[in-house]
Amino acid sequence: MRVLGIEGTAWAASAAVYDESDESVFIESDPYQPESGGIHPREAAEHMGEAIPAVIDRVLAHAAETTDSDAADSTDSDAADSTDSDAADSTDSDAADSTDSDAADSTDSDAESANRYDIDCVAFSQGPGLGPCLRTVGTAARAAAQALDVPLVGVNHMVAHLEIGRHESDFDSPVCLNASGANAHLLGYHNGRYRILGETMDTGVGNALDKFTRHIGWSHPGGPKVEEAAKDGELIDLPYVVKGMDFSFSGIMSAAKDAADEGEAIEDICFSLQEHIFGMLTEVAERALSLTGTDELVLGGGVGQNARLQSMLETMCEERGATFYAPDNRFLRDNAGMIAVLGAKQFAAGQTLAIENSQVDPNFRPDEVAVAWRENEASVARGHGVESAAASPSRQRGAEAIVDPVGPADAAFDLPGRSVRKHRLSKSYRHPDLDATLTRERTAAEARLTAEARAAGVPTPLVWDVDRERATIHLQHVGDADLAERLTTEAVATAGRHLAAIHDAGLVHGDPTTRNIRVGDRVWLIDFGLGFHTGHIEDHAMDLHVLRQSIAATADDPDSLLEAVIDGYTAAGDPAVVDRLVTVADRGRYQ
Ligand SMILES: C[C@@H](O)[C@H](NC(=O)OP(=O)(O)OC[C@H]1O[C@@H](n2cnc3c(N)ncnc32)[C@H](O)[C@@H]1O)C(=O)O
Ligand SMILES: [Fe+2]
Repeated sequence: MRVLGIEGTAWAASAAVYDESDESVFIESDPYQPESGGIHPREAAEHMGEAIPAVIDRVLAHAAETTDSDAADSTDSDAADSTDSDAADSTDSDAADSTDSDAADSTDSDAESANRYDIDCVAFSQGPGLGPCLRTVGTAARAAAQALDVPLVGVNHMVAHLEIGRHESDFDSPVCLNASGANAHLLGYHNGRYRILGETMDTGVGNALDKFTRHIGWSHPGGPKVEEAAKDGELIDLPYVVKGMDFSFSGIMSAAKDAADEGEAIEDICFSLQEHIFGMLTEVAERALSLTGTDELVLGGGVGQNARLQSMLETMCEERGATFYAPDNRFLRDNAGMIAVLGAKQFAAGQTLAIENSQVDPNFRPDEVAVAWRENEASVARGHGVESAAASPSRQRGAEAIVDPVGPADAAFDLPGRSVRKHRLSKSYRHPDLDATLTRERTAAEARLTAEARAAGVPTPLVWDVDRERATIHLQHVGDADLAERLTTEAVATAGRHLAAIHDAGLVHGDPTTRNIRVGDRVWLIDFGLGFHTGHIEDHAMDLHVLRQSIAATADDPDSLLEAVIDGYTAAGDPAVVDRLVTVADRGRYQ
């Protein structure tokens, strides 16, 4: 099977031919480079209108050259001819026109053109992306499909960023970290969909870097320039914000701009941006591996080309015995090869589009896609429960810490019931100074907030001892299992009620996933390391969002559980927090 792929969601006008028989992917791209500032949607769309027909012609010329001789017979009027002239045409002429006129031209032309290139379908980026760009590219794709007389396949750009890594790595069911321009999220396959395990609560990771470089007067795209400048930098202090598996870049970006305005060395800011932002992405990726029990991670998206990000992810995976795969750079940045490869899978699964249903969607979310090409496959959470702190008294390793049971002989004095010693691991993927600060702060926060939450009436473990130097806490052992393994409406409603109680007392948990809640004769909140004091409705809503998201990401039938969380919360808490939840949940969605 051969697929013509077309990409043009923002900056890359790109076409590709993927040949399934030899797995070859031939890509031609023509990037849009803004004269000043960031990407201007209208200018970018004009670029698409000019460049897309030309890159299509170039890959079709290649397709014609590599067609089997039988099929090539029908190719007297060689493809290269038409390529040259089309390319020339479209360059002179005006953007929008060239798309239309090419469409018209090629529709009239030879019906057997499909055989000439041996193309079976045309796959295009249907969204998300910039509306004007998507529309231009959609028109070009429809025209090409009609000219070649083959079906059209609509591809979600984000799912394509993920699938190219899975395809190349041959991983079974990995967690995917997508680090691209307009987005940043963790995805895992579960029951016919890609679920969003965590995501940015504000801007995409590439856009965040690009905004900073724009602020200091550097041309677009800024990401590669940050990487270059970072080579000579040293660590300065910037905000580091993760909330469960979600994260936020707005605080760190304004701090970086302020630092530049105050005359801080640019290379130090660039270095520190990388250390903080990529540290955050690596931390949440590790948390997602831990939560799902998966041992495969793939990287996708343009920021994925960054060597420091790749090395952090590689180190993190190595340390926990997981395998990491990053595709070649040509497949990480926006490119039509990934669109063609996923297009082939969708085509084989029967996912073609009638022209009248092929409109583009600038807000197309990855979890809206029916993943028909993986219908009978294992969910990402196949090793579920592997790492849980089960009832049996043995060493448990979580994303962040090792928890050891403490025998009576180890305890300084006789304690009522069982206890555990929790040791926060130092993370060698992180800059040592940043790592030391985070470890110290989290150990202190955990000890303090665990006690404060109990004072607010919520079951939490008693804290027997804290050793800040060694980042170790000696705690009461609580519960029989993690909530992740006993997801009942009753238990999650109680968890919702507990969150309401701590919020009422002026603190948030910061990471209330189903692995940080223990169940037994009661429902206990544990691991307050990311907690802090706050009276903001926004922060309270975020806590509730993290709990609901961790349920939604792993439960087979999450709806009633999600409702129960809200019921529990409403029974004890501020209804304004529940109202705010909608805004918080939508925050990370494509801006
Ligand atoms: C919706 C779609 O249009 C969008 N795609 C996109 O933004 O292009 P992509 O190729 O995935 O990523 C581009 C981003 O990747 C950053 N980037 C490229 N090379 C980089 C590097 N070496 N280090 C850091 N960032 C880098 C650029 O600065 C830019 O922000 C997306 O996937 O979100
Ligand atoms: Fe992208």
